Amino acid sequence: MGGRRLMLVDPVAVNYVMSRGYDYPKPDFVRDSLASMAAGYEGLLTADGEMHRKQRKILNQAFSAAQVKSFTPIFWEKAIRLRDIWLDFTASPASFFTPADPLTTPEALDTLEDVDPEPATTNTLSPSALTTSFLPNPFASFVPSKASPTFSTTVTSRHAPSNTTEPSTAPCRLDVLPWLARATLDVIGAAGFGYAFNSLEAAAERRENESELARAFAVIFATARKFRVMTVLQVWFPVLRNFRTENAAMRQATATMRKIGLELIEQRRETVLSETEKVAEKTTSIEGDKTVLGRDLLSVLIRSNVAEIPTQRMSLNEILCQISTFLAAGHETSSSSLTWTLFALARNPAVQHKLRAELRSLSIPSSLHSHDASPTQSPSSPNLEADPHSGFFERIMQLPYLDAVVRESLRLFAPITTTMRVASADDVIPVGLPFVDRRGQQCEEIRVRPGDIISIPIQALNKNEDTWGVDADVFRPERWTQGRQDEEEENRKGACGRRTAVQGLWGNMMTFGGGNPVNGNRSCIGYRFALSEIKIFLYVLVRDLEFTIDPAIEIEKKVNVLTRPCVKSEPHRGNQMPLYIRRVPTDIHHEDVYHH
Ligand code: HEM
Repeated sequence: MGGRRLMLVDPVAVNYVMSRGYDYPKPDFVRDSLASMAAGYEGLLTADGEMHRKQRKILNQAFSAAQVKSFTPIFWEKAIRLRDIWLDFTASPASFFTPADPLTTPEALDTLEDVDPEPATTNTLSPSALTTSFLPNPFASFVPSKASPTFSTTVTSRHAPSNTTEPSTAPCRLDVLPWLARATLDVIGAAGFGYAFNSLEAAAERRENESELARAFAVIFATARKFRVMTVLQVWFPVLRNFRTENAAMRQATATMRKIGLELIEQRRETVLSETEKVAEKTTSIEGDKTVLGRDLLSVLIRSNVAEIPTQRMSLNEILCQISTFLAAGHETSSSSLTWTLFALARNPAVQHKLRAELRSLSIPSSLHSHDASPTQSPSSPNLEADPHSGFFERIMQLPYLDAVVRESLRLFAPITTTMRVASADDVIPVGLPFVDRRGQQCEEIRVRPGDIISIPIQALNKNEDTWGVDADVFRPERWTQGRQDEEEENRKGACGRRTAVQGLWGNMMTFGGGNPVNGNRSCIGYRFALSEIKIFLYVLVRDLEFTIDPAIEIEKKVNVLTRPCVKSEPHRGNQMPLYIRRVPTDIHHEDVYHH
């Protein structure tokens, strides 16, 4: 229809485009779709040009390595809670295998299949309405996924298996996807904004009264994710974008998000402002005042609203947009990645065994051993210095095999499989290797015109055999440990002296995007946050639980912004990742095996 599309796989060309974020911005239709999830065009995901540059500079403070370290106790607390819920499930296999929940009977499933997730006529969605083929929804309160007919119906205790229940080693089938999504939603709420979604707790207690913000998000996500022919037509015919409709539920959800955002800002404003004043007075004070400026996301946002220098100031609207942007960008990406990692481990028992051995070789400090381990600091004022366990958390981050597993999983299961850019002017894109065009002519560059849409196939690049070798599509964490440095160096140059790997933000991959601070850095600002969260969750979950999968089940990737799993033979059940979990008894020998 007259549009031109370019899909780049040449690493030199990919690097060229991705490192010029402002010359090659996101196309309007991509921004529109992101804006519908992130409540507007003034958040970091959707802002462009100078507004983006300013925001990125301000927000970087909240994602520095030191700041992210201070969130580790929050990651730990949520991971422990999830582990305990799952351990409780494994302790009650009888209830697990009793199909007591009416929602999971075949009749109930049929009823559910008829439920339309479109919230057009309702202001609030019933939880079951959200558990449909579109939504593996953490917001959807606790309704067992249609794929988990064996959910326990017992109310679980807060602790690991009690002494009265003989711990079972029989595996239980569990859809891990919504559980992980809930855990990561709780994490980003607490770490980013000191907001308690309590979505894990609500699920564990089978309550439906989740937080107001979670319900509002459910509506927004349900609408944003729904596939509509109109959305596709709007990509090709921009004039149709003037006919966007917003239903009443969506309007109310957006208003709720705004209201809660304002409340969060109000609650924290006083502390932040008094901190700022104290620090300003410090220059004149004689006593060494220990006040330091909070660098957590909400504090950074609030301070920017009162900044006097325009290049450091964000409007109230920009701040409110960031809250929804970070909630949207920061939770399902991590949970998708954790879900796929558990899947990869379930499919590769030897890797899982080796990983568990490494994890168990690092003992948990006795002060953290309690099942009720709670964060050592308040989410609202994370402070690295105050955390007595930061050394332990740091050692988790450095575990080599855990690192290799995470890298390999983010390579093969990139949560964001493709990104898009649009050429804003005539340009010539260099390539690493000449190519032959459709007229049979050899080309050493690619000429683009304004408006040309460029796709960057992140996942395909991650499986490029030129870069990763003939086993590019095999899950093999060892590729990151054996002679990793040499391999990376080799990739950079390639056998014939050309660059075969992309220069992404992380690990010769575009999994977290790429960018250049001068020409536009659109890479993932939360990558340290995500890596740290993923590693802590894996450390806690894989130490004590074994994950397996029914070999007869074929899992497929379904992509709708993010990559989500589906069971091929059960498309009507929507997104799910049914795994079998089993408690792994402590095994001293296990640890020895790793050391040898
Ligand atoms: C495994 C987890 C994650 C993956 C794979 C991931 C991936 C990405 C990618 C590929 C981009 C660039 C998109 C593009 O250029 O089109 C991006 C941007 C972004 N990510 Fe992430 N992300 C993850 C986790 C997070 C987390 C935890 C947060 C926040 C706490 C976050 C916040 C953002 C934001 C705000 C942007 C926009 C940055 C900008 O345009 O300046 N992400 N992410």
